[in-house]
Parts: sequence; C-alpha cells; structure tokens
Amino acid sequence: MSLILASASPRRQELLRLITEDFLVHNSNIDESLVPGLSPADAVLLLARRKALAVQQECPRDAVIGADTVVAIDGFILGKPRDNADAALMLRQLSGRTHEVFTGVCLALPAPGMENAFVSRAQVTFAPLGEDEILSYVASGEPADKAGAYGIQGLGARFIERINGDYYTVMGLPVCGLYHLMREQGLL
Ligand SMILES: Cc1cn([C@H]2C[C@H](O)[C@@H](COP(=O)(O)OP(=O)(O)OP(=O)(O)O)O2)c(=O)[nH]c1=O
Repeated sequence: MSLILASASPRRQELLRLITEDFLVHNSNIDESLVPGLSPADAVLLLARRKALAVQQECPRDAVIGADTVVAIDGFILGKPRDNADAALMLRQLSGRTHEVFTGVCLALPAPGMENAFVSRAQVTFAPLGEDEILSYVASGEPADKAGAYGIQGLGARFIERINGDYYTVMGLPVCGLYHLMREQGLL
C-alpha cells in the first residue's frame, strides 16, 4: 500500500513532508464548483472527500489524502479569486477584520467504505489595508491561486495581525490533526 496525496498544491506537498517523506502525488482534477447553501465546513469536507475518492478509484489499494481550503466571512465563502479584480474585492472585504479559514481533510483507506475526515478552523485577523497595498499585493501574483486571495506563508504575512488556530490550517493542511489521524490509523 502506498500513501497518495490527491493534490496539485506544492504547499500541501511541503506540509505533508513534515509528517512523512513516503508518499506519491496525484492530481485529482475534480470539479471544485460548490452547491450553493453549504456551510463552509460542509463545503471543505465535501471537496476533500471528492478529491480523495477520485484518486482512490484509480488506486484502490492505496491510502489517499484529499484536502480543501476556503475562507469564510459575512456568510460568504471565498475560494480562489477568478481574476485580479476579484482578488482585490476579496482583500477589501478582509481588510481590518477577522475571518475564518476552514480546511477539510479526507483520508480514504483501501478497505471499502473506510474513510476518515475532519475539518479544522482558524480565525485570522487582518490589519486595515490601504488601496495601494491591495493593488500592489494583487500585482505580485501571490493571491491568484489562494483561497481568500492571500497567502499567510508569503507576502500576505504583512497583513496578518493575529491568528487563533493552527497556522497550517490557514496554509492548507492541518499538520497536527492529520499526523494524529494517520497515527490512529496505523499509517505511521
Ligand atoms: C488562506 C490561504 C490559502 N492558501 C492556499 C491553500 C490551497 O492550496 C489554496 C486553496 O485551494 P484548494 O482548492 O484548497 O487547493 P488547490 O487547488 O491549491 O490544490 P488541490 O485542490 O490540488 O489540493 O489556497 C495558502 O496557501 N495560504 C493561505 O494563507
């Protein structure tokens, strides 16, 4: 049995390496569009599960990890921005306020129906951002592939006053939660 990370995200690969070096990477290529009306926690669980199960269909003898991250504020779910204008809108919404980041993780095991999933939530407080800061951050390109249009691990760090929760949940993979789940399941 191999361990497979169902993700194209280089950040998730880097974070899984904090738990184990012994894994392969397969992109799941699933449709990430969401049914409207889902709570952020249900949305990330659904997508994490879809990613893990899509890869497990191809590799039924392996254990597969899928994950998904969204930002939630004012009852809205912010995924990855569509374009630069959308990224700037998201950053204006986050400016000077506290939002939540949800990361769902699904570990699909080879026995039929054996799946373990959990959601990790963190609160992140942004400093007030000037329009010039927003535009130059968007121009850096960093927001483009990130939920909520920022990366806590990159230039986005400048804007973050406070976090309550697991830093790695914000980055896209809750390392402590996944490590403990993998130990419980006898994978480590
Ligand atoms: C909020 C935040 C998000 N992100 C990233 C984590 C995720 O990669 C991305 C959210 O998109 P996801 O759809 O969760 O992940 P992905 O498309 O990058 O990778 P895959 O589906 O193949 O696993 O945003 C950061 O890197 N830093 C942050 O601070």
